[in-house]
This record gives sequence, structure tokens and C-alpha cells, in this order.
Amino acid sequence: MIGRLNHIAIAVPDLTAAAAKYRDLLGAHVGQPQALPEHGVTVVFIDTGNSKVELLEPLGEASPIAAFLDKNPSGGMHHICFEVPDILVAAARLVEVGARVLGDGTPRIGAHGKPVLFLHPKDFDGTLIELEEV
Ligand SMILES: CC[C@@H](C(=O)O)C(=O)SCCNC(=O)CCNC(=O)[C@H](O)C(C)(C)COP(=O)(O)OP(=O)(O)OC[C@H]1O[C@@H](n2cnc3c(N)ncnc32)[C@H](O)[C@@H]1OP(=O)(O)O
Ligand SMILES: [Co+2]
Repeated sequence: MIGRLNHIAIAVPDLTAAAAKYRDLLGAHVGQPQALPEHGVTVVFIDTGNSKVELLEPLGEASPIAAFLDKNPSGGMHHICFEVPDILVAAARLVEVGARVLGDGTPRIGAHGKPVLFLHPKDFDGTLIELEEV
């Protein structure tokens, strides 16, 4: 059902510093910061050629990554995102087999302008999974 690995997301306490490390130490192609208040994060995408890294910094009072950063103050791997051809079909199949789709199950528009959904980390061996319709 899942397709390509679209991105691996890393929550960071300081987006500017983290982006500079990827650009200056690793020589990566680092994009511009993008504020996404509806998701409670500011993101920077790093193109790795075969996939992407998404750096995430909290934005606003109710950021979904705030608790994660409280537990991991230096930052850490937050989620992985797989592409799916039809997100509603994917979500329905997952609910059928007992996986928890987060929120009310309605896809939201993600950083790439495409519908996204998240699956509970406790249902996937401690890894938060994002699905993006591509
Ligand atoms: C930019 C848009 C988009 C894109 O297009 O790429 C994004 O990527 S947005 C990224 C940020 N958005 C989200 O993360 C939305 C989905 N997340 C959530 O709904 C919540 O964060 C959550 C996963 C349901 C957790 O929220 P909550 O239950 O309130 O937090 P707790 O701290 O109580 O966690 C419960 C439990 O789960 C463990 N946990 C939490 N986050 C993660 C994680 N990222 N990876 C692994 N495990 C995680 C947490 O440690 C708790 O476990 P226990 O301590 O064992 O109970
Ligand atoms: Co993401």
C-alpha cells in the first residue's frame, strides 16, 4: 500500500542552527523556512536526492511537537512520511485493521500542498507515521 519514503522529520529546538549544520557541515541542499501555523510548526526541507529530511521547530502555543521536545530537548527523529496513492483508501484500510488515524481522520493539507494524515506511534513500534497522498 505504501510507496516512496517522502521524508524523515527531525524535531529541533533551533531551526536556524539545525539548517546551518546540514548546509555547512554536510553540504546539503537546504530550503527556506516555511511557517505552517495550521500545523503548529515551522519547517525546513533538505533535499537528499532520493528523499527529504524535514526539520521541524515548534510554532505557536499548541504545537504538536512541544511535548516531544520537552522529552528530547536536544531534538530527535519525530516521524517518517510515506507516499500513498489514495489517502482515504489507505486510512480506511488501516482503521479496518485496528490502527489509529490521528485527529478526526480528515486529511489536512501538508507542507507540500498535498493531503496528509498521521498514524499513532504506539501502533507502529514507537514510530509516528505520516501518510501523504501523491
Ligand atoms: C508540516 C506539515 C506536516 C508535513 O506535511 O510534513 C508535518 O509533518 S506536521 C508535524 C507535526 N504534526 C504532528 O506531529 C501531528 C500528529 N501528532 C500528534 O497528533 C501528536 O503529537 C501525538 C503523536 C498523538 C502525540 O500527542 P500526545 O498524545 O498529546 O503526546 P504525548 O506526549 O502524551 O504522547 C503519547 C505517547 O506517544 C509517544 N510519542 C509522542 N510523539 C511521538 C513521536 N513523534 N514518536 C514516537 N513516540 C511519540 C509519547 O512518548 C508518549 O508515549 P509514553 O510516554 O510511552 O506514553
Ligand atoms: Co512531515
